[in-house]
Amino acid sequence: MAGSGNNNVPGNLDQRLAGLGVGDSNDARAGGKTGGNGPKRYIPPHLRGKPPTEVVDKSAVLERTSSWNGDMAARDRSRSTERAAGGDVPRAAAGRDERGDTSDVRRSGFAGGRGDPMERTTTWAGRRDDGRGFGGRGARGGPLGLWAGGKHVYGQRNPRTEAELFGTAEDPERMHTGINFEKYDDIPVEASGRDAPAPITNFDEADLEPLLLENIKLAGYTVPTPVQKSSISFGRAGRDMMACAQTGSGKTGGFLFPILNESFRNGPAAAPAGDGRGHYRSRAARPIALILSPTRELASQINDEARKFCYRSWVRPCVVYGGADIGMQLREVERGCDLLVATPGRLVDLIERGRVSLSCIRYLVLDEADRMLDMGFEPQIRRIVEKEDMPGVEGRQTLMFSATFPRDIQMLARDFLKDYIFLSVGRVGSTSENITQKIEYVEDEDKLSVLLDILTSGDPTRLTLVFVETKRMADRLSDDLLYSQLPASAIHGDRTQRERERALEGFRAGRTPVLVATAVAARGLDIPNVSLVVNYDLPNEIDEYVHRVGRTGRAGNTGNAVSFFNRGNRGIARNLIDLLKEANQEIPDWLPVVAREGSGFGGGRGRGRGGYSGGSSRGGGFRDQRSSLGRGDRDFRPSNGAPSAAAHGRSGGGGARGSGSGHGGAPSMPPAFESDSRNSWF
Ligand SMILES: Nc1ncnc2c1ncn2[C@@H]1O[C@H](COP(=O)(O)OP(=O)(O)OP(=O)(O)O)[C@@H](O)[C@H]1O
Repeated sequence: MAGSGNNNVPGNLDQRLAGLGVGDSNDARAGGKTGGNGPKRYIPPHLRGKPPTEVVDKSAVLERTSSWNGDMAARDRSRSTERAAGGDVPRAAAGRDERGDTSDVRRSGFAGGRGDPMERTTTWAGRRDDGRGFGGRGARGGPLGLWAGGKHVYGQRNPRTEAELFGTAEDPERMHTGINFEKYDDIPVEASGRDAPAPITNFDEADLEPLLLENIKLAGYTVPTPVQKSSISFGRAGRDMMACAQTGSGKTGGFLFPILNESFRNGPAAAPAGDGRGHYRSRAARPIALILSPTRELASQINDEARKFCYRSWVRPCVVYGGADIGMQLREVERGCDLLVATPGRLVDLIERGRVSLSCIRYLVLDEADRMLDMGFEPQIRRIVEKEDMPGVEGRQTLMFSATFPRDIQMLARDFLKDYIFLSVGRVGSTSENITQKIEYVEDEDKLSVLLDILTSGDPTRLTLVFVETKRMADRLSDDLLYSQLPASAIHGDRTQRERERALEGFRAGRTPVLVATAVAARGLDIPNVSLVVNYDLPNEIDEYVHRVGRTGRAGNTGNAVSFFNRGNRGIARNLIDLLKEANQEIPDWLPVVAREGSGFGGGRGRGRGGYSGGSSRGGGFRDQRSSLGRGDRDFRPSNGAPSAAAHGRSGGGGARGSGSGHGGAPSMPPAFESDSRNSWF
């Protein structure tokens, strides 16, 4: 508590809070429980001096906030239903609600139906057997091209569809590259594997299919990112790839470009004669490319990207994921599906219904493979890849993307990839230097007040993503922020798809510039202009941290991340120090002290799955790769048989820029006495 002698709160934090003019409050913190006059509510700076009702009148606030995007009001209603039902609403009830209104899903493109409405109403007249070849008119990529007579016939350009797919230069929801985009070229790239082909240098001279090049330009891409440079050339050489690259550095294009380049060049695959399923599969869609993704939002986002680059081509992208109306997804798939983006569970469902056959798959992508395993998808993934009708490893090209490469991912790679190239852009699992990362010592009971200070100290319209550990906390915190008149919404796994979608939409559009999220939003989500990520609760896993902060500082833009740390987070301290050092970030003096405490308590390097044990002691002969890429303790490639490494980019690295005393800091310095001369947060 402020001034109450809590030794764990840095003194300067007290000063900061005291300097904020709390007014009549003796206790500057939210829910202050001490102080001579009893509990006092923390009053954020923007509400100080206003009548107290402004702060506490929940209904008034809710009414106001409902006009931000209806999100809170909707949630409040659903909570009353929950309460009336005596607690937890059965999932089926939530599902009914979600399935009951499909118009929203369609409108926002979550089911892939974002195309020109005129085209959406066009009757689909059968595309495979109409004598016109493959392709035709359709909604998902705008006007579709054809594959006819062994040739790729492009669809007509359509300005309306282009504006919808690619946005306009002024569109705030369009990602623009940032000042540091060119610095991606300074990141060391390593490709290990037999005869790894040289990367391309730019889009224009890469002999890309003309339509793909046109679409890349419409998307506003002028220079390929390192992962794209390599993957395009690997794709052309027909090589399998396992890739790790920093957040926001263009991995989606990294798998879409090689797949589409080859597909545009070679046309569709003929269905294998008598694929053994006979009539049962006669209605099945037979995509040539399958992209597996862990979450609905990520699948949907990949589909949106695919729609851009498939524009006017014969390739029809399609997306399926759980939690949404399966009937509509079935209809979409039936209308044609050449590139399928799917979450594993829903795909298994469609396969079981005989509506998707994998017999024509030529390209398989596993995006965020480590996350899919964390989420328990391995049985479904193995079934999809090994036990259905997908061509074996020799008959397809497989690309895997993963933040880490521990044993279980290696097993998948061993089984799913052939003679593959391991591509790493920067050290495996590192964060981008485009993100300024700060670690603040904040006790749990002080978190809300510090968050309010942060949110009210900067531009109120900036997009801020706040990560918490639990779904309940996400709801509670977004409510707290709403009470303080900060437009906030929440996204987590217990919210219906429609609510999740709404929350994301409101956030993207800036109507609710604060989004409180659980890990569900940590991976892959690409939202332009997120300028601040707050780890209200730090995760236990360092990889999760990397993905969370990676929601800002994307495509060469700069971003900020602040993490609230206290002794409950000791387990992540060492990995955090390594990470901060490597990304040239400041390391608070107290962090190494706490990290040492952590190791005393058996905390330290807990990595959950796989764990790190420093190399050979793991029996499997995993090596702690320390190369030009810097520290490699999250790169678990086998030491035996590891192919020779070929540097693909400039080597570099550099030490920590921060003042951090690092591991050698004064051991007696307790966290409570962190020195900090900063006047403002960001
Ligand atoms: N060559 C490029 N030129 C300009 N912008 C690009 C380029 N490649 C990707 N982008 C943009 O950069 C942003 C990040 O790309 P993407 O989402 O593919 O990153 P990622 O590496 O998959 O990130 P994450 O690890 O978080 O999933 C996107 O908005 C994308 O449109």
